Amino acid sequence: AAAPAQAENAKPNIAILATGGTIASRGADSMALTDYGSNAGMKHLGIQTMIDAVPEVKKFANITGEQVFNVGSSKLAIENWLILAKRTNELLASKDIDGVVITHGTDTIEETAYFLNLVVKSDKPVVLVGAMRPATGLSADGPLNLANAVALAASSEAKNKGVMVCMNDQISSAFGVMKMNTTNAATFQSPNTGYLGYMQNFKPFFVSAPLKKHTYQTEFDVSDLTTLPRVEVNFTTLGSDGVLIDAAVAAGAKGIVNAGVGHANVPAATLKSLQEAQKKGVLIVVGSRVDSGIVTPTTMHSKSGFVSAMMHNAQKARVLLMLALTKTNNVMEIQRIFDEY
Ligand SMILES: NC(=O)C[C@H](N)C(=O)O
Repeated sequence: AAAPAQAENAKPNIAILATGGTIASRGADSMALTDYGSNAGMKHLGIQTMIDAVPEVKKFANITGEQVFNVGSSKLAIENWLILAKRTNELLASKDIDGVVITHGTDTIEETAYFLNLVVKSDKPVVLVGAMRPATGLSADGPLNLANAVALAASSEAKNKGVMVCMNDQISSAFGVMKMNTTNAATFQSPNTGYLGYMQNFKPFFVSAPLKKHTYQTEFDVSDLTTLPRVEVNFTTLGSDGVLIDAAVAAGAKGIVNAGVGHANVPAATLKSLQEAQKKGVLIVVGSRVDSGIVTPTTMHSKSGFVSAMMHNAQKARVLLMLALTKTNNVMEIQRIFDEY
């Protein structure tokens, strides 16, 4: 009996933290591909059921499963992030854990991945995974995605790559990844960076590695926090004004990310509201509603004391600004943070 026991021990130990999402969802029948989960009044699957449905994961690792939450990712809140980050850090600090897989709804997976990418204090693999079709749907993508995510987290090559999203045989960085299609299984793309790599036969084939600071390299620490500073996003359109910016300031926002048009351009009325907010001490980050490209500082940005979003889309700029505001209110310091992360 000694030999098999040793072989078991030789496998890495991977903890799966389950938070809900389509990967844990059921529909009324196999053809329910958009009406499922809590929207259809169906209860989510628990983590043990998900693991039992994919016994292949045990080929790559010794698995433990924990149900942290069980909701669609549109229902998650900042408090959920803090709980998830603390638990992930606790697990990774243990010599008995080699990596963490987090099952998550895809709607906000890019935000959670980027948040964890900035606050996890370890070089061990952290892989987020979801599904675009419910577990009951024809060609459900959850089981293969879960097996690939565990195989990736169990791989020594996945170390020191920052937090990753692994779905549809593609490995994405938390920094680059964006949901680009409402329903398609190939929804995750990284228009600015491309993929980190690909999964084939349950092995990672990396083609690049992140150069932006991540995980143990960052200056952010949420271990003692119970909330984050409020940051709102304003979406700019032709002829829009600053009414939602004024409302955000009135609601107590400490920061505003403005998703401008093109290279962060805004209507005159929006600019006025942003400048007024800035005078009241609200930190303004100017980004774009466009999915790819860089917003670099312009004369208007610097004159107004705005921070340029650089390569961050509006939702990721919000994550970074919330964390930046836990450290400083200084515009130059926050611009440095937007350059480095
Ligand atoms: N595909 C998904 O996971 C979508 C789901 N509504 C979510 O929890 O984000």
